[in-house]
Amino acid sequence: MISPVPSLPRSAHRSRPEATPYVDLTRAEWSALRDKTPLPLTAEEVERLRGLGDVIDLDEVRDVYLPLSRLLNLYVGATDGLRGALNTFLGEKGSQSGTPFVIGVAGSVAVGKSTVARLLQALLARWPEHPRVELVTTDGFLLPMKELQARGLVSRKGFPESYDRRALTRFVADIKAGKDEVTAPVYSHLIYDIVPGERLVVRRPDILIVEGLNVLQPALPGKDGRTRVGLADYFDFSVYVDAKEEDIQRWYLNRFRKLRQTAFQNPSSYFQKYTRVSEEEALDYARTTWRTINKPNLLENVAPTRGRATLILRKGPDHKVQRLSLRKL
Ligand SMILES: Nc1ncnc2c1ncn2[C@@H]1O[C@H](COP(=O)(O)OP(=O)(O)O)[C@@H](O)[C@H]1O
Ligand SMILES: CC(C)(COP(=O)(O)O)[C@@H](O)C(=O)NCCC(=O)O
Repeated sequence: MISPVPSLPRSAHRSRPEATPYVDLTRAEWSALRDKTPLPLTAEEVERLRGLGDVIDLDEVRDVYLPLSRLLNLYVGATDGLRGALNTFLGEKGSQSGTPFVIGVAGSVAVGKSTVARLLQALLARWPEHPRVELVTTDGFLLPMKELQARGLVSRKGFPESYDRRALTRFVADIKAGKDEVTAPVYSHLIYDIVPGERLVVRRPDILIVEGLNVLQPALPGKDGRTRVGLADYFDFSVYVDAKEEDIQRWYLNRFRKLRQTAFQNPSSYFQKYTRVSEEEALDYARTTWRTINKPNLLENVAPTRGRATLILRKGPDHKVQRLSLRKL
């Protein structure tokens, strides 16, 4: 006699949770991993980090960014191992040495990308395996103002089409290929434009951090419709800095308010005019810029790339990272 099929336990009938390539961690879960992090910060280093000029809470450094620097240090070691295996396989045929580890840092205007990138640069350079850490921001590849004007893109600054994306990708590809010296144009927030004749020089770093709004954008298809290699294809790791739009807008306005009392006072500043009107009028301009440029860019172009990052840092209203999602698949 055939025995009846036993009914499945109730839990097995429940639909499976949607598969996600990420493991989600609370701040407490993540910071507990710092016990596995060698190289605690010395008093001297704490002082040096303060000297970066950013308002960084040191608990934040210990709880969030120190474990991240350890994770990245592990990734760099593992990637070197893979490189060795590939070189053994290829032999004379195209083996490659001096390939830096490339980290992309993405997120909205004013979410704190530059602060995260500068912090990572300082923390990663402490490891004896990779002391030379270079940081480049993608603003150097914005089209010069004259060109933006000619193409009708002045009010699209920061949108993907406002960059020379080909030159940016070539720049990172050249560094990754181990070229001795690679140069990039330089953008100045002071003059709100590319600085004529100035170049940033990058010489064979161990790690390259590439920070910018659109670094996780997929490559544009070529004219023949074929897929091209894009910037993010050169990344070994990427971080997306995330926060609620209302918080980011507040940080943007606060930064504008602070700059109005400092950098905008410089007679060469593009924004000097906003020091001569009332704070409310100046903030009206900043609110309009947020509403018409930075917010639409965040929603249309930046946020959709979040799911391509290796790590998503989710900040609360006080800039403190509350949750993290790390790719495991
Ligand atoms: N961890 C932090 N703690 C406090 N303030 C921060 C932190 N990170 C960024 N900020 C502030 O938020 C604003 C935006 O940060 P910034 O790094 O300039 O952003 P982005 O490079 O994304 O435009 C700045 O005024 C900065 O001082
Ligand atoms: C220079 C930026 C486009 C950021 O560029 P990124 O470093 O991300 O390539 C941005 O800071 C900016 O100036 N946006 C234009 C609108 C505004 O003035 O806020």
